[in-house]
Amino acid sequence: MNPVLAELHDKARAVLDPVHYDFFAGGVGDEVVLAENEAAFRRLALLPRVLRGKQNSAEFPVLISPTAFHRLAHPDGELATARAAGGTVLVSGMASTVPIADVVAAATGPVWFQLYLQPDPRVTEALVRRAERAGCAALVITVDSPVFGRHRRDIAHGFHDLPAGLAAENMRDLAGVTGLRKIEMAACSWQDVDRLRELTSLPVWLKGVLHRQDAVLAVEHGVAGIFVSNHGGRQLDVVPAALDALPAVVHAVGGRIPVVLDGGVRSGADIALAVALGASAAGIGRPVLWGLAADGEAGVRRVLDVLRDEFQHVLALCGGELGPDMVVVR
Ligand SMILES: Cc1cc2nc3c(=O)[nH]c(=O)nc-3n(C[C@H](O)[C@H](O)[C@H](O)COP(=O)(O)O)c2cc1C
Ligand SMILES: O=C(O)C(=O)c1ccccc1
Repeated sequence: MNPVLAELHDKARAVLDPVHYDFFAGGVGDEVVLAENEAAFRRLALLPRVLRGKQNSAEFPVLISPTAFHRLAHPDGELATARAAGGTVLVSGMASTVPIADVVAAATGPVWFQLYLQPDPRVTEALVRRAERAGCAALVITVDSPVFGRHRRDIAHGFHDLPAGLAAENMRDLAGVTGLRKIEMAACSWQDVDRLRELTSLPVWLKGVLHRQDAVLAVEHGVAGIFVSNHGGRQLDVVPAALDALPAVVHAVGGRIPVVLDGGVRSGADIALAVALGASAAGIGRPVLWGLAADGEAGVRRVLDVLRDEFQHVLALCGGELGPDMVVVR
């Protein structure tokens, strides 16, 4: 691993309450998928193209995937993450410990709002209005969580909701919301996606698609883009590594909408592999949390700087291009 990212992870583990470290680090079940997400990148190699001349690319196809409860990592929480994001898209979570309006105000680049469709549709609508008013540029519905994953580390620690003093601030003062320390999830349908699309003029993305047929349905339902994601190995522990699910989804989508990949992305080379296999960008989850816990805004900035620098270096060594014909199994 890049020594800067390794150092930030180790520092995060050292400074965090072990209960909170395990909440961030852990996965579901035996954590097979958690490990596979990273291992999948190690099984692939890139065949670079040569003699392509000098390639200048400022491209950085990365976004920050939504993760819950940043104030568990650092007192500045999502404000620090937003300041560090720069021009990188920040997908801010519904389970944020800072209200979305404050996150957007702290950000200098685009902020998207991730939400779980709520059991009470009035709560969903109120959240959408909050995101719109705050100035979010897109909505991301997470669809891989009809029920919560069972995280053994959290169960072992008895960690089930936020400690006193922290709250899921986006839920504050919404009619129908009973508690601010837990997030509700619901089993939803394509009809709910259609309804949400009618409710807002913001682009609606889906996060947590793995089956190619669901990718086709997403296109048919007018979705703006999808995240191929297994929630960082936190939902179902028998799914493929996110990277391994990517090619079939990309093929089914056929370029009609963008496809983002998240899960296990830890280096510039990982970003390059995802892009070569057809992702329009790679989403970063835990490394951002490690940077945040280790050094707040500056730590998140370092994570993004390292990944940008590595990606651009890999791209230059690949002749400035990436495509599926450049990916082979080791
Ligand atoms: C601590 C933690 C909290 C998360 N919370 C959310 C969330 O609230 N909503 C969501 O859609 N995904 C959530 N995710 C999943 C991430 O968006 C992303 O899919 C995953 O972390 C990517 O994998 P990576 O951590 O290996 O980069 C969470 C992940 C972690 C590790
Ligand atoms: O832990 C998670 O993966 C997650 O998605 C989540 C969502 C809401 C509240 C806390 C965690």
